[in-house]
Amino acid sequence: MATSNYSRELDIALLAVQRATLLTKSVFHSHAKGTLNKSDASPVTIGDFGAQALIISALQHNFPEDEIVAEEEAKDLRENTQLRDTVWNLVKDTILPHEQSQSALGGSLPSAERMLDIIDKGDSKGGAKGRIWAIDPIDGTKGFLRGGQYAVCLALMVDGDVKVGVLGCPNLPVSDSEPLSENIGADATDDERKGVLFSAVQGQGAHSRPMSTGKLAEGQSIHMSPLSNVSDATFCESVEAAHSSQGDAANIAKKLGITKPSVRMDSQAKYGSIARGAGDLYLRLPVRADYVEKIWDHAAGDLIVREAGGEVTDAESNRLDFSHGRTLLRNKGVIAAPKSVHGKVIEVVKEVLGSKSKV
Ligand SMILES: Nc1ncnc2c1ncn2[C@@H]1O[C@H](COP(=O)(O)OS(=O)(=O)O)[C@@H](OP(=O)(O)O)[C@H]1O
Ligand SMILES: [Mg+2]
Ligand SMILES: [Mg+2]
Ligand SMILES: [Mg+2]
Repeated sequence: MATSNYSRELDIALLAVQRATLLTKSVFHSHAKGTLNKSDASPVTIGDFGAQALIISALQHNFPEDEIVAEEEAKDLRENTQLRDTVWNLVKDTILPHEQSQSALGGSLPSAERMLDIIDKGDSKGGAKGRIWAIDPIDGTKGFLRGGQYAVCLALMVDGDVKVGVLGCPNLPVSDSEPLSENIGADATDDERKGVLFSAVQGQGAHSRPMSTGKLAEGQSIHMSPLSNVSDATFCESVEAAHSSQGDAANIAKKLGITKPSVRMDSQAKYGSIARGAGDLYLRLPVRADYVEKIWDHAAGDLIVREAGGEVTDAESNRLDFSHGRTLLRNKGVIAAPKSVHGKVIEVVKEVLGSKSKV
């Protein structure tokens, strides 16, 4: 097969994420978010279901042979027709005003019943062979519900390697040069200076562009900040204490000489922020030994940060390995940092986590 530059995959992924964010933005502003609790007690909303339906429909239209690993399933909607119809009303009303873009995505979905089957097309087991898309229709659902940061995430893996990654962050500033405000993870808005699409293709760098409802805006190159002294770093971490050990992170920061307070925000908006140099480090330190990270929570962000000149590994300095099914079975924790300081950060992470295991 001829080598691909993935330009079509990138365009479709950008348009699909952009369309899905039209839906999530309308739910973000609505009081009725149709929240359910899943079996692991985490929330899912009508926004998550609707965004997943729109993205999968776009992928199936363009790449019918590809497999899809997506976070949500339609079971709850099959059992509750009222909820199904609420999601369907959202999905059928989400139409890109730019006709060419809308038709590039295969137009509208056919029916509520078909929408459920489309949502369930994201049930691939993943793996090390072939073309597999990973979708997180709303990453940071808790942030989405709280009025904080969230991201619509899509990545293409080929033989277990991430080739294309797109993150739609409706509540992050458009401008790459706007410094991270300390309260960026709370009271977020999607007013006119907000809404950014981050993207990367392997070997082609990382880009950002303003989100639009029309044609894709022009992209511009983004880069990690050229940090030479790790003590100057700003680091980003999760809002939920259960997702990353904030005590360990504080210890690591102290040992690195970092005095700036960490910036807490939900979702892969953390990867996007450091990739554009607004913030430097992303630490996600294992809290529960039994929690295995999901591939859709990291695939797009991992490529975007690496293509922006960063390094992303787990806490033991191994690259994130997306070839073991729906989870990152072989990795514990995530450490994303500019190349210049990643080694130093890992050294301190090992010291802090290692001293704990000896207690
Ligand atoms: N226990 C535990 N440990 C680690 N990670 C977990 C855990 N439970 C859930 N999740 C996943 O965290 C995803 C959101 O990550 P964030 O970094 O955005 O966390 S936070 O919302 O800021 O707390 C979140 O993604 P979404 O479900 O898409 O929101 C979950 O997949
Ligand atoms: Mg979830
Ligand atoms: Mg997620
Ligand atoms: Mg999600």
